[in-house]
Amino acid sequence: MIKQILSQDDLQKGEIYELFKKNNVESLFSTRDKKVHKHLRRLISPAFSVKYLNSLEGFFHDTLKAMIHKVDTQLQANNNQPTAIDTWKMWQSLALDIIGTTAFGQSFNMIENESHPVPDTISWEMRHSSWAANHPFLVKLLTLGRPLRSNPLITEFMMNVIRERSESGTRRNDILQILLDTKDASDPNDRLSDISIITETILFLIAGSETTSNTMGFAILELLRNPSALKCLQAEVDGLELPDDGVFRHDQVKSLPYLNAVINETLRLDAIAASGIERIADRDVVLGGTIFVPKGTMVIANVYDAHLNEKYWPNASKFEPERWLPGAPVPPANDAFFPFSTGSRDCIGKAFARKEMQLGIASFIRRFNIEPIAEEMEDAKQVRHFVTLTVAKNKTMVMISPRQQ
Ligand code: HEM
Repeated sequence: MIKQILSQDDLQKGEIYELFKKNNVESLFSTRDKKVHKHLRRLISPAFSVKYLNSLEGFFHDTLKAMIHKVDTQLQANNNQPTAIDTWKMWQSLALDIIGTTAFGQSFNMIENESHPVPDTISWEMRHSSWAANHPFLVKLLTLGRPLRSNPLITEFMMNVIRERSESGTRRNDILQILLDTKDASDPNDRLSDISIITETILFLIAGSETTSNTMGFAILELLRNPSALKCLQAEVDGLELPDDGVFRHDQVKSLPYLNAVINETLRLDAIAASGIERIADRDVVLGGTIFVPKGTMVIANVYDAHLNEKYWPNASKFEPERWLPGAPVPPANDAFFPFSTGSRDCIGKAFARKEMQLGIASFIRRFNIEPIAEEMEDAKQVRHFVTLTVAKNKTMVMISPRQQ
């Protein structure tokens, strides 16, 4: 039925997406208009093609190197003894810096400084959106129905990046460049305005940072809860030659069976869209051949139920990466697996996210030992849905020590 809602019938996005509408312009993520969406998706897709992503790999490496260096420095300051480090925050900083350098034209240096006005402000706005989702009438009252605008600080930051790039005449191979290149399109309808470009990049940060960092955070938690899985993953990455700079190349890790099994199993058990994907019946439909849904009815695609349903996933609540390995007794139920949604509105950044997770998890696990801290593991059982699925305390301290090179 989820496939029918999201793909075959391709129902319209629900009203909740209005909360992500900024600056009164339509964006790829927030638009509910199918025609507008199709047009934007065509313009923006080239930035997320596998080929273009390969050309961005240097940005992923530089950021990952900075993260590994930061952890190394913290360990050295403690004579390389096991050291408690907040891995939740570590992945957040990594993901923000990768989005910064690929989509905003420059790194936010979150890994180094732990703070930057742009992601800090957007994070504040996301909290506001989450609160607003639960208090729609109050929001209408407070804003008097006016459109939500992004903070002038973000607009100014981005305007400066755009201005500097066009004044210097330089091209930078990144996602922002693809958006800027639309300005030279022969068809005036294909030219994105500055405010559209700014709005898209903000939405990339919202859609692409916590989703990816939380998944990596949950993967570490699952590995700590399942030491035999951690051993299998370590054995797999230990079989690879680690480049001198301490970060794997994507070609080395992209097809590792156990690494991908760990990522898929985390995406299944700790699905970021666990609260469901909201749609509205834009016409009368019959779901599953029996349920009549009149036009205008809100419909939620329940990803959580599909991912934890025993009908499709034996031992559904158990973390078992082995179910994803070739030759598993019961093959994975790909028809009941929707971490990135499906259909016309599926995640445009899924290859980007997989690349980041493959490089990040493999390089980190190769380089460092991880051990659980009992109290933190207990705390991590409390999860909540705040735009994305997250651990309630928004932190996870893990004991980290160096592994042999
Ligand atoms: C593990 C990481 C990620 C997960 C689990 C994830 C999940 C999803 C899901 C479930 C949707 C559909 C949302 C809906 O219909 O309400 C979506 C859409 C989207 N995602 Fe992701 N995402 C991830 C990473 C990323 C990244 C890295 C980016 C960009 C850099 C990104 C950008 C987007 C955009 C722009 C959309 C809207 C696409 C459209 O409507 O055409 N996501 N994502």
